[in-house]
Amino acid sequence: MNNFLSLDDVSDPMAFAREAIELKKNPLADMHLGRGKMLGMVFFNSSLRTRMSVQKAAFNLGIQTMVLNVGGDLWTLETQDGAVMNGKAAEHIKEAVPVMANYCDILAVRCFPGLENRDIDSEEKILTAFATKSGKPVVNMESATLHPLQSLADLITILEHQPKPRPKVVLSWAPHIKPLPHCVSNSFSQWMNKADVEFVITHPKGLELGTKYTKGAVIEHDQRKAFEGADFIYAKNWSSYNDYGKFMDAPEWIIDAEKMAWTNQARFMHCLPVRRNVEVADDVLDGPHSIVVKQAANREFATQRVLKELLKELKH
Ligand SMILES: NCCC[C@H](NC(=O)CCC(=O)O)C(=O)O
Ligand SMILES: NC(=O)OP(=O)(O)O
Repeated sequence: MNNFLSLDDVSDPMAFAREAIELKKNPLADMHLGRGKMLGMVFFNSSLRTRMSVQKAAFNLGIQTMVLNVGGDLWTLETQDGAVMNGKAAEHIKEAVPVMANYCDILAVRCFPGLENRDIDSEEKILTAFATKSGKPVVNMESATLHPLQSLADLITILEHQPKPRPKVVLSWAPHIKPLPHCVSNSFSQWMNKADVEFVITHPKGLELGTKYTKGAVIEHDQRKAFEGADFIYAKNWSSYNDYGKFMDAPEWIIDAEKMAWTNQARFMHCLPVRRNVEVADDVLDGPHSIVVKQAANREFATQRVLKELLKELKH
């Protein structure tokens, strides 16, 4: 594995997730592997879990980290080709990426979509610039279209809590107050389509995700029918994909205890951060079936599995 940009970089996702679970038994066993290695983490957007779990995973492997916030402690970066740089951005990624790569053995980047132009977002310009101009392994910490570190942690969490061998996993659209990216849902769909689960997506009509990611999943527009027999409910908001980036409101899609009662005592999952009583009611998040905090904890071991694999590729 040379990069971790998407599911495509992992040959056997189920085995990869099981190996991540194994790491929990002795998280510091591989501390010698990353000795003398530097991981540069570049954030174009806010983060709590990714920021902390990636640093913790690096620590477990003996890797040092440098955390850079674009536009904060790092210059604002220009990302457009051919831009006349007479605005806010002082530096172009064309220089910044190879300069950062000089100091690092692995780079990780968070770069959300603009949600204005689907073609531009799907080009993944920033992630691609890191992957092509750094000459170093690159980890996707949530890009314009995907969030594979999250999905690996989600798969780990499902494997740890599944009540039966082929559980029913339902991705449900949930309301929000603003248009959100498709990354988490795209990525979750890709990984679930490769996992040993029955995968169903439910959302209001008009909020279809890109078929590139959902192909293979059952789409059910009736939220109640989708929830029936579910072992896991995974809630996520996303903006329109067809009418790209448009905010769509459907407050009646909130997930509450009454809806969770339609399921097979399903565990409740969310990538976080979550808007309480907009996306999900307090009675679900505070109830006994919520595993959102355990899910977030698994981000550490998902990342540790990825970094361990990337370390193998580095020349010593
Ligand atoms: N990394 C996890 C999710 C990040 C992002 N959520 C957000 O931006 C929520 C922001 C808010 O609730 O104001 C998303 O949906 O892709
Ligand atoms: N779930 C997740 O990626 O959280 P952060 O955006 O806080 O990193």
